[in-house]
Amino acid sequence: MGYAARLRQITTRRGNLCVGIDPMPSVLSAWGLDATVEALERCARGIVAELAESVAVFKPQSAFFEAFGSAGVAVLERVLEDIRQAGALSILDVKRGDIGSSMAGYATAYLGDDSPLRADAITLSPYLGVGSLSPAIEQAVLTGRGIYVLARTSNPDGAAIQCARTDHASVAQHVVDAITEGNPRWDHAVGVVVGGTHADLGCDVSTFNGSILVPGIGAQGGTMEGIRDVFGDASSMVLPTVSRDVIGGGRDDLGRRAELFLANAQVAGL
Ligand SMILES: O=C(O)c1cc(=O)[nH]c(=O)n1[C@@H]1O[C@H](COP(=O)(O)O)[C@@H](O)[C@H]1O
Repeated sequence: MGYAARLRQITTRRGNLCVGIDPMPSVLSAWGLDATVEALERCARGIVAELAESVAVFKPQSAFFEAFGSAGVAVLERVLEDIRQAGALSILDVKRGDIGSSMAGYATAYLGDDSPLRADAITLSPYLGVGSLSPAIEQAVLTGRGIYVLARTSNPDGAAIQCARTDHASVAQHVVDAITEGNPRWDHAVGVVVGGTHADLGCDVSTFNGSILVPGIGAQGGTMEGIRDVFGDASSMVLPTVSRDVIGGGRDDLGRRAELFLANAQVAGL
């Protein structure tokens, strides 16, 4: 089964929410933990254990695991395995981008059936050209996995590049259009990342034909209702993702916070 169908199946069953696993020092501290690799493991695997049956998608942020070197990456491998065991989907947030031959290496690392770091989807950056992402896209389609390509990121700094205009459209629009055009060949396995923090997206996603990962909810100021207002008809393609506002209150408050965001997403019609 392809990524688009797998995503639809699990979100239909568990609700439309991705919980980000960003075990940064402030989050570890809220969990009463020090910034050690043992604490990283308790927090990251604790998030999955606590939400294993209620959350459809988890998005581990690779940076916070890499910060501990090989021991942290080994924790990430175990977190990805926990997510598989929970029957949920994983989006590994690595935001990679490189020339084709190196991208093929990343594709093997994150999207290969036998790789210890395999995830159900990964995030990629298109600034070496959308075409440079082909090895990863092909590997994803082949193995029933997915890709999310940055189009309009949630942070204010993104606008200078992503909203810059080329011949007739913004850079973000070029990314959205290139993927819209390719998706029928790619089993609709390629999504885009569009932040939920903007009143004006700077690109039109109304005819986009894949999943739209929307970060920036909660800690960065975005809301579920705001997504519906800004994304309009494309809201049905949105997968909202929240990290700090779900995981940043310690283990005891995890379930309540996740439920709240799940309910808000439902009320907003996402
Ligand atoms: O690709 C992402 O997930 C992403 C794209 C983007 O435009 N903005 C953004 O915040 N993210 C990631 O989403 C997470 C947001 O975390 P919170 O702000 O705590 O919900 C972080 O891991 C970011 O790296």
